[in-house]
Amino acid sequence: MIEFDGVSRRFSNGHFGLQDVSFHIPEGRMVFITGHSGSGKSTLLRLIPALDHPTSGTVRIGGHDLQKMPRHQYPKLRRQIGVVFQDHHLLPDRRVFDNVALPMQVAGFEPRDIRRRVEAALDKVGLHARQRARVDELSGGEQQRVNIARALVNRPKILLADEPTGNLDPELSREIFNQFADFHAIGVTVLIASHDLHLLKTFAVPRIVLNQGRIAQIEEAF
Ligand SMILES: Nc1ncnc2c1ncn2[C@@H]1O[C@H](COP(=O)(O)OP(=O)(O)OP(=O)(O)O)[C@@H](O)[C@H]1O
Repeated sequence: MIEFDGVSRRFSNGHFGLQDVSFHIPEGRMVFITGHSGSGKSTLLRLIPALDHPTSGTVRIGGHDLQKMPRHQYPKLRRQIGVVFQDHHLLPDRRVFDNVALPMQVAGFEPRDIRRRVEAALDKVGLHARQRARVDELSGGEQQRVNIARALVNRPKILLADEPTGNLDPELSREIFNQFADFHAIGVTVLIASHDLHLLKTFAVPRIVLNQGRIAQIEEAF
C-alpha cells in the first residue's frame, strides 16, 4: 500500500532530510515512525500525499508511482489520505461543524451527505455534542480531536499523523492514540510520527526508527 524504494529528499540548501529510505507498509497496517527531532519523520510523511517530492527513489501509494502521477490526479490521491499535520490549522472563529465539513465542501459533496458524514466523524471522536461550538472555545485536546475528525471525514484509506499529541497531557495523548488504533481496527492504514517513546511503548505496533534521515531500525511489534 505504501512503498518507499531508495527514497532520498535533498533540500535546496544541500541538506538531506531523507536518505535511501526503503520500506513497505501493507494495506490496513498501523506503523509508528519515530526518531529524534530532525531525523526526517515529517519529511517522510509529506511525501505520501505528494505535498513534497523525493529527489531520488520511488514512492508508490496503492501501486501508483507518485513521480509518474500527473498533477491533476493529486486531489484524488489526497482524498484517500487523511492528514493530522501541525501546519494544517483549524479556522478558530468558525464552528466545529464547518471546520470538519471543509474537505467535503472542497470535494463538492451535497450538503445532505456532508451533514451525515460530519456528524458521524464528530461522533467517532466524541465531539458530536460540540458541533456548534466555535473552535476557539475548545480545549487543546478537543481541537486536536476536531483535526482528527476533519482528517477522517472523506473516509480515507490512509491516515497520517505528525506528532498528533504535541502538547497534550499523557491521558489525552493515550486517548488520541486509542482512537487511531480504532481506525486501524476498521481497516484504515495508519502512520503516526511521534517521539513520545513512553506512549509508543505501550502499543503493540511496529516502528520505523529514523536517524539523520536514514532508517536506523525497523522494530516489529512485540
Ligand atoms: N525545507 C527545508 N529545507 C532545509 N532543510 C530542511 C527543510 N525541511 C526540513 N529540513 C531538515 O531536514 C531534517 C529533517 O526534518 P524533519 O522535519 O523531517 O524532522 P522530524 O523528525 O520531523 O523532526 P521533529 O520531530 O522536530 O518534527 C532536519 O534536519 C531539518 O532541519
